[in-house]
Amino acid sequence: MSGVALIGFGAIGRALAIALTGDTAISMAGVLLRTGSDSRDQVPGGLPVVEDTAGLIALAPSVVIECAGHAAATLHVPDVLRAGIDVILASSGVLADPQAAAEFEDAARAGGARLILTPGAVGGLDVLAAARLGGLDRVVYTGVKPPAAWRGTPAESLVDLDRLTNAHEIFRGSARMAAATYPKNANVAASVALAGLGFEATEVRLVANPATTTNRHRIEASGRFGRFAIDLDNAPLPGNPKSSALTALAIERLVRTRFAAVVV
Ligand SMILES: NC(=O)C1=CN([C@@H]2O[C@H](COP(=O)(O)OP(=O)(O)OC[C@H]3O[C@@H](n4cnc5c(N)ncnc54)[C@H](OP(=O)(O)O)[C@@H]3O)[C@@H](O)[C@H]2O)C=CC1
Ligand SMILES: O=C([O-])CC(=O)C(=O)O
Repeated sequence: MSGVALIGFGAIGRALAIALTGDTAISMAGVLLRTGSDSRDQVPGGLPVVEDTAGLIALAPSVVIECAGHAAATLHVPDVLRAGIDVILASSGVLADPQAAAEFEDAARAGGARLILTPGAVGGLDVLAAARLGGLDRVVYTGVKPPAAWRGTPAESLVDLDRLTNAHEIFRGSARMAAATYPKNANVAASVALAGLGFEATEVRLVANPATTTNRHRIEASGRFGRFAIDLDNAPLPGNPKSSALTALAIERLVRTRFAAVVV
């Protein structure tokens, strides 16, 4: 099997296709889109488009990249894993649902495949995961985005996003609740939880701030290892203010790493 297949062809999928096309070591196998998808016109001619999981598996990719959202991940990822194909999962927040998490893990074991989480829009998950082994006391994740990034989310019923003049906290709670309430904005919170203290104990703050044009992420952690804090100030992707360009780059790096002789 060779090649990379995508589930979804939105802001992240398009950035990945541009980055990976033309690389002689990596081939694009195709894209899964739902029937009647608005994204279909964006797919370059010659790249196969399929509409169901069986079609995706029939493309025989070496790895599938999910970049479509929680519903698409739930629908397609378990069967892809059961077919023995590794999956890079962008929508990590889907794992906040214990039933989904168990199904994804069972499917990976059954298929002898790996479910790989991208660091996505953040860094420092390696530090967090290592620190966890020695014992973590506290992990706090804060996500700050411009008002436009919170459109189409429950934040709209909390605050008038068009008239916001000051930073406004739109969520404070567990990573589990953040991932479920903001499925297109809080995948990072889920990844931080999975690397560190888990979905209940990981504290999350989400903020709409009209003074920022970037997507800002801060992870603070303390424990027996000591303490660390990491701040990222991410450019958003053209086409989706919710998603950071770094997310596509982090996935691209994972793909390149799979085919590289030396891994850093
Ligand atoms: N881990 C992380 O750090 C991050 C994770 N993410 C995750 O990545 C996902 C994708 O981000 P982004 O590319 O910016 O989002 P976009 O909204 O730009 O694109 C989503 C793509 O997925 C397709 N899609 C949506 N639902 C389905 C479905 N049920 N079946 C098949 N295809 C579907 C859309 O097609 P259509 O035209 O049919 O709607 C579109 O092509 C986000 O939803 C989020 O879950 C995002 C940023 C950071
Ligand atoms: O891309 C980002 O900045 C973060 C994001 O959308 C998410 O975590 O779902």
